[in-house]
Amino acid sequence: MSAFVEVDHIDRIFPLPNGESYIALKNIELKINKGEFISLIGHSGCGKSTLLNIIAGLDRPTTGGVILEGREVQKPGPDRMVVFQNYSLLPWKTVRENIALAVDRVMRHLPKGERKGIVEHHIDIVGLRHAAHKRPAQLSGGMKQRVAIARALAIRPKLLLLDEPFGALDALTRGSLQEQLMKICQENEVTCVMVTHDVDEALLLSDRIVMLTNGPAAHIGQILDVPIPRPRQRLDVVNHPSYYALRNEMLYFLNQQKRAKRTKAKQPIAIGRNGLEKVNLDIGFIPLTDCAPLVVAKEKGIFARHGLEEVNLVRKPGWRALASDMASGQLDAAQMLAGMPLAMTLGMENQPSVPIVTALTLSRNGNAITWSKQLYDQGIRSLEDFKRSMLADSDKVHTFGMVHPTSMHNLLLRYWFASHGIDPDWDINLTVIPPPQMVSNLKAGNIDGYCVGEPWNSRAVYEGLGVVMATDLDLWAGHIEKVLGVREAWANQYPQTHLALVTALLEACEYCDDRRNREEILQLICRPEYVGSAPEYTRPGLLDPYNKGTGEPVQLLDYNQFYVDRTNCPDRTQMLWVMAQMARWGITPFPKNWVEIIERVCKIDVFSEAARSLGFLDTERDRAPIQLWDGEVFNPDDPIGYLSQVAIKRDIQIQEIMLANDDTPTPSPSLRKIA
Ligand SMILES: Nc1ncnc2c1ncn2[C@@H]1O[C@H](COP(=O)(O)OP(=O)(O)OP(=O)(O)O)[C@@H](O)[C@H]1O
Repeated sequence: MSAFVEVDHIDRIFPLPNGESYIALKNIELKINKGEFISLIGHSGCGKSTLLNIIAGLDRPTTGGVILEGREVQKPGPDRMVVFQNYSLLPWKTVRENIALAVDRVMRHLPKGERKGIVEHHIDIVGLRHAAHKRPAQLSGGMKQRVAIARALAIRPKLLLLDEPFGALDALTRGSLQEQLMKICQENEVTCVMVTHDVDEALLLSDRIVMLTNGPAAHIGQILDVPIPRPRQRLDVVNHPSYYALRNEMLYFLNQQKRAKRTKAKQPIAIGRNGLEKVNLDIGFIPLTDCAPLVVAKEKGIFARHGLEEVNLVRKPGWRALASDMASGQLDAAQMLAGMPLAMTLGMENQPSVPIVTALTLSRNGNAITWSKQLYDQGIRSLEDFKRSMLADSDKVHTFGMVHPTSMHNLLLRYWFASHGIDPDWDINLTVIPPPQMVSNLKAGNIDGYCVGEPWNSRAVYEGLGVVMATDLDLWAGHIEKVLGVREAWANQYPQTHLALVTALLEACEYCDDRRNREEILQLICRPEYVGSAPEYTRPGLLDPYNKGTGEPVQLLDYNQFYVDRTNCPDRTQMLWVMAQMARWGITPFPKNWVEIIERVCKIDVFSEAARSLGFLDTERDRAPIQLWDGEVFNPDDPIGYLSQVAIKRDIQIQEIMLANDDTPTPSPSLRKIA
């Protein structure tokens, strides 16, 4: 069933007098059902009224659109009525005349008597019969707002839009009008969207509460369902078992946003060559096929074209070494594993917290799970086979390699085993091995298999040492894989350099996904200073059909994905999934203030600016529940609910995590807890 109202990926960018622009709203998507009451809540200036005005047709989005019953909203219309805080009544007309004016204008096709009946009916609905002959100056604030509501309802809009309708009223009048509005909406099945600052008002009236993050680039941070049955009485609402939990959740969200606001203070910045603060950068990478965008940006002169004249690509032997150089400031930036910016920010494995930000997803997919040829030859060709043999010989310990606790390899491998009832900590042994050493460890018999990026699966197949049991396309096509990471303090110190870096790499990502360039890219990454691999086993997946070693090679066009299908915008929903999985396995605590942490780590505004400067699409992927091949649903509005119900897991720490505002490493949350 299609939604009654669909807010479809809206951005609103305001041009500023100084020639710059202000991104007020970024990628707002929301579906509203018929008869639903939605509240929009968020701090002052976050963009609530802007969004309401766009739905009303009073303002136009810069990109995206609003669809009401299958038709795009392009201008104001009588099917959408707005009630403002300041009533907007004509001062020289009476209550009756103010309402009649709207009815006569919109319903002029109806006979006069019928129109009069509608006016009188709505005067009664809002209880103003005794004041029908009075002018606005003779009315109280509450009475004026009732006229505005009656006038809006009288023309029978499909959608009632309310912008802080009771903001100017005293508490008593406010309470009584809220109840009247609730009754009217219910009896007339009106669909409503209301902007409010009042958490109790939102809880009393709404079916869902949409909480917006602070601007710039405000977006939907979380949506709360209000499961309180209707018809509602104020007292029933307050006494409902979910009331205080929901109220706390809203206050908590607003407090997180208040803190986020404080961390956005600007620092004085010295501009150097090419309009950038810094032009010489050391960027860390790991020898993997998906380091291609960095190699391309360097070798094709893209970094230099964006003013970054001296970029040194520093090949690191493994992810631990790369993380350590990022923490110490030896590297300016790095290709990072998807979970690394979050884990370093939260402080993993009792390490101090080092806030890292990411403004670019460099790649999606590109991993596989490889099994040793011995296991395969023993007839173990699926996880079910593996489980059976494990149960039959409980003394045998199986060891599998992965590249780092924060990697998708670790998280997907764990998820894969756990989905078949195999505990990845108790039933098998998982060990960290740098990607280029996987094949030699498999050959030496130290491990039974591994999950890694390319070309290290294809090499095992090529050398007859292993077979691919599953690629990540079999598990979760389109997952985030590598991201660009820089220290938050670095991004604050060198904002123009950061932007240039993101822009250059985004351009390189697009180059990498043009398949005409893939042969050239293959030659580049195979060079000894980069991946240092043989083209024969680096080709599959990147250029040639992919060979699992178990049958005919297959063409996997989206295996190494660098640009297409909205690859590059930091993906907050998937980041949240990663954060939940890391907490599930005890790698990091789960922050109660997850919206704040994700917001701080994912720099959507920098990405947007980079994408727009290249004329590229700058939209984030949809904020929707995540479902892997096993069908289990991860709801981004309730990660804690997910963690409480998931079966195989470690002790999960859920705690509020306060990050420092400067670059001083702070003790990891677990250390702070002990102290
Ligand atoms: N025409 C405009 N030109 C430039 N900036 C604008 C314009 N209109 C709104 N803004 C900016 O967009 C942001 C969102 O404004 P909006 O009025 O939607 O916020 P709000 O959440 O409704 O605030 P409040 O709760 O205080 O009413 C603000 O930072 C505002 O300054």
